[in-house]
Amino acid sequence: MLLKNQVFIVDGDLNDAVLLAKLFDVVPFSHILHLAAQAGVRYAMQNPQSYVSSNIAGFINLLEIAKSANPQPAIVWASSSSVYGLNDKVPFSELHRTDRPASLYAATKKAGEEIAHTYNHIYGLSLTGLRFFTVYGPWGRPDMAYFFFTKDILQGKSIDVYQTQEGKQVARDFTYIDDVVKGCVGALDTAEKSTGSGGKKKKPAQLRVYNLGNTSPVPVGQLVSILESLLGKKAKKHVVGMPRNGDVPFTHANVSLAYRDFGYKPSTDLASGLRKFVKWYSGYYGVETRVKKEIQGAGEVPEGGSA
Ligand SMILES: NC(=O)c1ccc[n+]([C@@H]2O[C@H](COP(=O)([O-])OP(=O)(O)OC[C@H]3O[C@@H](n4cnc5c(N)ncnc54)[C@H](O)[C@@H]3O)[C@@H](O)[C@H]2O)c1
Ligand SMILES: O=C(O)[C@H]1O[C@H](OP(=O)(O)OP(=O)(O)OC[C@H]2O[C@@H](n3ccc(=O)[nH]c3=O)[C@H](O)[C@@H]2O)[C@H](O)[C@@H](O)[C@@H]1O
Repeated sequence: MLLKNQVFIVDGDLNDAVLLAKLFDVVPFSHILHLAAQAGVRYAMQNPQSYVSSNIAGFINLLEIAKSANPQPAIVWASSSSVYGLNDKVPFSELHRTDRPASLYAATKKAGEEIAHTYNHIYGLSLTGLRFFTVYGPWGRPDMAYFFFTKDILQGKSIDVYQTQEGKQVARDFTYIDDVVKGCVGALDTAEKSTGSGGKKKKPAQLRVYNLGNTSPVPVGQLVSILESLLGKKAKKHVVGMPRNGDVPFTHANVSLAYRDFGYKPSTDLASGLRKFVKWYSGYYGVETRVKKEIQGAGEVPEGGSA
């Protein structure tokens, strides 16, 4: 039995239908926040099958179990800004085209949105897809640029900063983790109940898609300048043409739908968010940075403990 404030952790694969069924037997889930996926745009060229397995087969496995559950849970899940692909209208709105993915990762997330439509339509599952825009912060993903740029700058290694074939800077609507978490909670709080029971739809159910971005794109070159200042070290920067690797030249979110429906309002600019990241990074990896010196000077302790 779980006591108040306790968390029950089960480590397993989404494709393990037996394990998922056991979990649903034990817990009558009212809501599910589904974040598990094979993430990363560029790795999809190296290991395409892992995207199909986690983002398509694994998602269907979860939906299959959820649709037959009684009660059916409401599901909020992570889609991606990458579904906008070659869309060049800015800022990206949920009404814009998403049928031209630039990477297999994007194609699997777009497939997830279509699959969500099917389960909503046939079985009455309440489904909300959240299109996150380049999320960063403490405890982030080491394969993301802001993270490995930090490591490489500190180690004196060179970094590649992409520009478009036309020589324009590549930009991202970098979004701080705490803002995204608030968006996830808002989506969960406003998720309506599923309407089916035992695999049968009783009436139409809620189906939503929202952008969760920062609404303020920043060129990657500027991200590097901010990191240089926070780390107190110059980057060995090579500006190179963006390889044909699934990347898109820019992202920029319009978040008015998420604001209207659950008050989503990102409040962390890139410099403040990266400062928190560098503070965590310094503590976690035990490395010297300008931020660490500043906070030690002010009598604060770096977050994160040691690695
Ligand atoms: N970080 C971003 O910028 C970003 C942007 C857009 C969308 N997303 C999406 O947000 C979600 C979380 O991303 P993240 O950056 O925290 O990635 P992450 O890699 O840190 O977290 C994903 C987790 O899913 C787990 N996982 C993968 N396949 C699984 C499977 N078959 N069964 C069980 N677990 C599995 C991984 O082990 C990992 O712990 C993902 O769905 C990702 O596609 C992330
Ligand atoms: O928003 C999203 O949907 C996606 O955001 C990120 O993808 P991406 O924006 O490509 O994030 P990074 O890989 O961290 O790249 C950030 C920027 O740095 C650039 N970059 C990357 C690598 C590099 O060596 N040099 C470089 O300039 C990229 O072109 C991009 O503009 C996540 O990695 C994906 O999982 C997520 O789905």
